[in-house]
Amino acid sequence: MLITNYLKKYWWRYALGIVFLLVVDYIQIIIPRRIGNIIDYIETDSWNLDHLKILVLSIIMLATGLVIGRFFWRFFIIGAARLFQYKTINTMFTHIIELDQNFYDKWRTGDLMTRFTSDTRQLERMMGPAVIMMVDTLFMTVMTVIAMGTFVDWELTFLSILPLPIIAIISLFFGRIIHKRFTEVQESTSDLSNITEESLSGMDVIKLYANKDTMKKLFNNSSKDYYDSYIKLIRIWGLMHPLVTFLGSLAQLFVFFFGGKMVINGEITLGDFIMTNQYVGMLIWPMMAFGFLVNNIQRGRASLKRITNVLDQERTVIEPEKKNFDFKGHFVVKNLNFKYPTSERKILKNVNLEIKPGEMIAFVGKIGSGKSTLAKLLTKLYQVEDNSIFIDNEDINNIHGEIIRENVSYVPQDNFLFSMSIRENIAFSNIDLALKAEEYAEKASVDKDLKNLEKGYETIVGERGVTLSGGQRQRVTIARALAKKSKVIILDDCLSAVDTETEEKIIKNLREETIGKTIIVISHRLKAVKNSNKIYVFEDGKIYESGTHNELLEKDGIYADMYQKQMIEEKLEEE
Ligand SMILES: Nc1ncnc2c1ncn2[C@@H]1O[C@H](COP(=O)(O)OP(=O)(O)OP(=O)(O)O)[C@@H](O)[C@H]1O
Repeated sequence: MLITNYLKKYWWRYALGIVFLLVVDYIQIIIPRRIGNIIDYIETDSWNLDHLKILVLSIIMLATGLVIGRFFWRFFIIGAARLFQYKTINTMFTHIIELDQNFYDKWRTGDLMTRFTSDTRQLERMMGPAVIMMVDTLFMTVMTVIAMGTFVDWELTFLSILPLPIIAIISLFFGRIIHKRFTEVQESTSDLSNITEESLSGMDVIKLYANKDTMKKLFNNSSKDYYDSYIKLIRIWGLMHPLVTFLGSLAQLFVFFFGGKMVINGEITLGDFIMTNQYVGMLIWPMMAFGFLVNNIQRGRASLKRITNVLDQERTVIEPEKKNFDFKGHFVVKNLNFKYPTSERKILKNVNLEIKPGEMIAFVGKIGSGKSTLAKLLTKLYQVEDNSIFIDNEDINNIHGEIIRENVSYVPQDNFLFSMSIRENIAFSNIDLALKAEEYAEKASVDKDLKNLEKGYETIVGERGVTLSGGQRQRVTIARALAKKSKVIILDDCLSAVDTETEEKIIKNLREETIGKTIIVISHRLKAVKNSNKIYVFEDGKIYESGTHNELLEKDGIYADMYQKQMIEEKLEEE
């Protein structure tokens, strides 16, 4: 489908390229004949220099034609293949950027990267070099054999090309092994790049665990695998090339033996003999190309399957038509049950809650009790059953997810920043806000820290945000969420890297700065969220209890227990 659609639009590029390729092939066949003619002409007694000059000039013109023809077939065919690769990469990216969270939960980044790089390159080879090999194999072989037969002698042609099909068989046979070894090289390359990437990103962990030797060993194993797989590939190339050259020379020997005899017997001229020799040399490439062609198509088809697999992935969240929706942010959750599409385990069990516009709500509870899952469902990252979540009295399934996410800023636990300046990171939702970055940073209590950096807001955030401390990174992501100007802000345990006091201060500050906005805070520190309008306590996917801080303390349940423990821990730390 991918290829058919492309060919429907760009077939003319291939048609033009093939015309140039055929012209080049034809000229290649004419040149040996001209050389043969010159030799025969010199051998006659009546030759004159002017005529010789014209003959030589005609060869120069043919050679110029070759140069021009070669430029254009490359331009059209290789250009079309590269364009196909470029379009495929873009089609894949446009497709996956539309996919929902479930796709990213299932697919590994490394695997996707390979499909974007080496698989599309493989496809490019099938759409470019393979097309050329096909034309060459078909036309060059047929045209050269016909030329040899008609210009020289059919019997000599038949005898001289006898060893050549063996080259095709050999290159087909070796092609399979090369394909296998090449795949091994690719796999070991991706393993090596994986371990290099991981070691560099996790260098601080390696150093902190004083684990250099283990890492060195792992790295060495991987680079040794890479080296070994390459050597195996080189070995097979090393065997195949001399064999092909040997068979090519054998064919030329046949020409010397049978052709030489015919020259002595006066059946053909010396020019015919040289012509045949050159033609036989020209047949070696199409024979080799045949093996490469089969190989290339096999690899291309495998890659095409891997790419179509990505393009066949569909959204699991079914979206209605995107209509205007007056989003106020009144959430009602009714008897909500939820399982992730990738698992059979029930994560949320009969959850009921209500969040009114302008309120500050807290989700607290043990690790893995389902707090983040509920927050993600409120932003429609996964599909839920009908009649389980309502926003402003409308079933969430009837509201387009993009409208919800335009109005809700979700700050997740892992604070990913892009490798751009801090200013650009803060203004990520709208670059026009770049000049106001300081304002949002102040609201997120990170302005002072950023001003103290040598390049201030213009500091480029390094790989995975390493130029900033954990707490600074977390607050920059909050500033980024505030710049989005949404009606609801969800802070998903995104302040764990700052101390309790700072977390409390930031949340208090946020509340004052964002009056009228709904704030949902997920936190393990109860002191930081005790001023919430309502606190929901999660336990094993259920809401165990809810209420204000004081109400929950009175209930003397899980919350009261957790709070008392945290207070004791705090006191102990102070002492
Ligand atoms: N994408 C996913 N696919 C399958 N299971 C998942 C996925 N994400 C989370 N889970 C599982 O769902 C359960 C609830 O996870 P969730 O992140 O909602 O907990 P949490 O209360 O926010 O925990 P924490 O306080 O550690 O953030 C966990 O057991 C987790 O393993």
